Amino acid sequence: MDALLALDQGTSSSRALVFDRAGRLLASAQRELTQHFPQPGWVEHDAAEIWAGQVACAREALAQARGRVAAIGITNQRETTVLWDRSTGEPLHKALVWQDRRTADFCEQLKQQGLEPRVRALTGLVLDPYFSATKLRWLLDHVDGARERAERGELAFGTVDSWLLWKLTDGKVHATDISNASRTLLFDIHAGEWSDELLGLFGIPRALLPEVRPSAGGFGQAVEFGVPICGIAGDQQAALFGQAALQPGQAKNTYGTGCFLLMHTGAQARASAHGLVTTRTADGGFALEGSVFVGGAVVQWLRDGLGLIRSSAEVQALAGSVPDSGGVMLVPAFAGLGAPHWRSDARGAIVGLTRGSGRGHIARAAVESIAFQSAELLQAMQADGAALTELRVDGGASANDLLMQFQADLLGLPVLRPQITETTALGAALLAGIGAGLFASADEVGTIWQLDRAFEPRMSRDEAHTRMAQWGRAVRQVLAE
Ligand SMILES: Nc1ncnc2c1ncn2[C@@H]1O[C@H](COP(=O)(O)OP(=O)(O)O)[C@@H](O)[C@H]1O
Ligand SMILES: O=P(O)(O)OC[C@H](O)CO
Repeated sequence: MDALLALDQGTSSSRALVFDRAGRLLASAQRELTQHFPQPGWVEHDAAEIWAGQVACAREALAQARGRVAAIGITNQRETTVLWDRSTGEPLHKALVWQDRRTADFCEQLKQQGLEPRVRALTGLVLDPYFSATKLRWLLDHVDGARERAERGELAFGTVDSWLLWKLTDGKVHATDISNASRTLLFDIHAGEWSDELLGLFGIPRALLPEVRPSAGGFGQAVEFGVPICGIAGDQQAALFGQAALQPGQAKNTYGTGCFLLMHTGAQARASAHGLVTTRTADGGFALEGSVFVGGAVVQWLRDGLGLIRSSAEVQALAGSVPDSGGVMLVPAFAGLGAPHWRSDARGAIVGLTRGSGRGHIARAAVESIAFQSAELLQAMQADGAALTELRVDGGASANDLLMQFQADLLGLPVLRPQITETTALGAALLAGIGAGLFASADEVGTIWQLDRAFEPRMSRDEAHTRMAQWGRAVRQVLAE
């Protein structure tokens, strides 16, 4: 059987999924990943735990599938920065997660020096701690001896895809793909190569860097499984691919830990004048992207921080226990605000509380905050001239019907949820299928996409504008702090 194994290493968990070539799910396994918060605004993962959890999932899913797997595709939380020793394969420090804000001051200094326009022109990104370059610099500056060892070629840098690839190939392959490279702030997205100018600007020795390859193609052999790795993409670009959003103007939003709205812009890079970034897609094209740092994670906070619910799925019933949020607005700027505001200093707030506000209102405000933030991204895309007619959705929180309906209401657009909401993993599996030569071209992906449910807008546009204006006021309060 020509099955495909996707390794989906996300922020909250690691997953392994086996699909057949028609995109049907045959087996899956999952492990939660420990989140480390050593200081306010700092977020770390243990790279050894990432590897151990991911390989355990792969073994479990392969045992369930009991079939022959033709190829492996890797997809991953992007930007998260791992530094390891090439001879021992040991990480030198915990991985600095994309949500980590410790390099905010350094980014600010670079902005003060007027460097942002040049960085933006080369990378399509903004100077924000979100991206890898300043995290890698922090590691080189704070781990004893790291910079000297890096210059001697003893260390390797990678985003999580490179780290997993290195481990899977027993240290034989140090590579990444173009979609992950384009999230580092070190990659010239137009030339399609690492930029010496940016390496100089951030003080990063070239000897640390992985080789950049196309997203579908050969990445070496996974030694333990005896299977070739034939696809790699950052999780949001993999989701865009798995949603078969391959034509200019097609867009998807993924509701995971964060929310990531990407619109394909074809073979042309388009720059945003409204706070979005430009990034490379898995099919070698370009996309406009808006990234929200806290999406589904606000529901995790209701669960773990407030103890309002016992599982994420329970939020729908609690939020649905009230007709609306009763004027309560929750701005989950727990890790600053990403697009379109880019304010790493912002912190969260709940506003509009009255004596009548209860658990239901707070839960509803939390769920609505996910849709409000996503709607701001879509507004930014529209302001940049995009004419969207529908939005494809996926990710853990897209299971929430109340959220999806509210999203359609705010946007005034149909929200289309596919039958497979594990679109990220599906995208990685399909890329591996293309890389392994099982599919002739990316066009075959379009035939696999199947609709589960379309959420049509029900709210009047007046009401939607009023709600967006209320949200805008709450955000301004947070930004004014
Ligand atoms: N029914 C739900 N309603 C809202 N949020 C949910 C629901 N189910 C899961 N989530 C949230 O979705 C996120 C998990 O989605 P997932 O796609 O697995 O994330 P990731 O890829 O970032 O690890 C968690 O933050 C969780 O709180
Ligand atoms: O792990 P996710 O699904 O929240 O995705 C993380 C993003 O890739 C960060 O840019």
